[in-house]
Amino acid sequence: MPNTSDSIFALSSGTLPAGVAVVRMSGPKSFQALAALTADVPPPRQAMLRALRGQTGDVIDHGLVVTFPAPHSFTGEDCVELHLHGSRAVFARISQELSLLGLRLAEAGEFSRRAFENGKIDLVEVEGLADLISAETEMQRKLAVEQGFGGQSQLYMDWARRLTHARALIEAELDFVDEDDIPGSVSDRVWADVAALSAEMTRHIAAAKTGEIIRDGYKVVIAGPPNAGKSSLLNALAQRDVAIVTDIAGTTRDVLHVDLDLNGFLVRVFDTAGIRDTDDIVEREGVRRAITAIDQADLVIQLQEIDSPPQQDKLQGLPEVLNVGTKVDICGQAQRFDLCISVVTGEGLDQLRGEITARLKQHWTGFSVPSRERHISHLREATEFIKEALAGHHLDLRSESLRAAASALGRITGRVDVEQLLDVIFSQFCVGK
Ligand SMILES: Nc1nc2c(ncn2[C@@H]2O[C@H](COP(=O)(O)OP(=O)(O)OP(=O)(O)O)[C@@H](O)[C@H]2O)c(=O)[nH]1
Ligand SMILES: [K+]
Ligand SMILES: [Mg+2]
Repeated sequence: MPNTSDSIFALSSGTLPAGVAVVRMSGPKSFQALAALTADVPPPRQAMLRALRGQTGDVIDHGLVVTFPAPHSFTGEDCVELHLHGSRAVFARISQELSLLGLRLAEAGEFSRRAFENGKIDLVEVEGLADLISAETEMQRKLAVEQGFGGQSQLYMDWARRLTHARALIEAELDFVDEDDIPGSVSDRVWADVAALSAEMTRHIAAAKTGEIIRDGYKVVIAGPPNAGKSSLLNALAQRDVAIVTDIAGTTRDVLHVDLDLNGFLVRVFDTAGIRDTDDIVEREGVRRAITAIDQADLVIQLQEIDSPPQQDKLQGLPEVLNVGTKVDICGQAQRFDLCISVVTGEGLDQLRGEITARLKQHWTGFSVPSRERHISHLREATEFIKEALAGHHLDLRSESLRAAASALGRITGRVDVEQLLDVIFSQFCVGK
């Protein structure tokens, strides 16, 4: 682990050259370094235009400087931002000067790590911010905002609090079992609430598919016999020449994919080899890969040339299949397909995009969903402990299971200290008064 008492700096904006480069500093030497560069430390959170000079007195650049005194900064430490002209030479020279002033280049994620360690953000927020920075679609951005600014953390904290509250009531019953003023029926109410919470958590875990679709994309596989027009469709959807198209059956062998943005959703479309029996070793490997891709799909677009004889439905039993007839420009419409398309005239393509979006939205449960495997595994752990608590016989063991469940939830944000919560809750109700 890097030394956290060091003062650090980094280029926080994108690749150089650029119009503006933002250099961020954090740590006890930040203000000193700013004073050395500009002979000034301006008031907090106000952008000031300053000349920045090196130790030899020459002007390196003119730029805006902003100070964020601890604890009111991203990391919770003294922070400074320098908004400089975005050239490699300016950044190289500023780096050199900052090193001379006793700062070092930050390691990957070090600013966020300090923010976490200083209690400015929790783990879910750290992950959400990373997702926000890498978001490419509108839905990825929205999910990241939900996670990155405390919405999701609040949900998990509330659940941990409810479990701990239940436990506090049960402990009270254990401690004051001889006293008359703790009625035994309190525990019925407590367990009913725990059961309701368990159902809520189970629904939440079941919505993980939404998170997966937003983050990793909705996986659509184009399948069908050779020459059905699979690669032509991939190219039409991508609006560029991604896959080789010829009139030779068995052209495609590798699985190719393109990423589309449909209504703000990431949709990953795969083109596959036409499925048929063949002696060609290369094509046979292509068919094997096609079958693997189909197995992993969220939606299979099963293509068939409209004029070809109806196929035995080999894709039965798959999660979702859309039957699409191709080459409607030369064949004409046919009833037996969900829809018919032509990549020559573009007929049916908008309808197909709409249908993909509609199928995707069937999985849609909103943005309050677990978005990472890490969260899901802690959530599962928590629900297992709750089940134990609900099924148990000895009150003290059941209470212990509730504690373990709340701790598992606490590990998602990395913040909830269950014992501390218990103190807070106990201080709120006055047993035996
Ligand atoms: N008229 C017409 N021809 C099409 C259409 N779609 C594809 N074709 C033609 O059909 C032939 C096969 O197209 P591909 O896209 O290579 O078919 P494929 O399903 O990828 O074939 P394999 O990779 O060999 O399995 C090519 O000659 C295409 O130009 C269409 O909508 N209309
Ligand atoms: K072909
Ligand atoms: Mg092909």
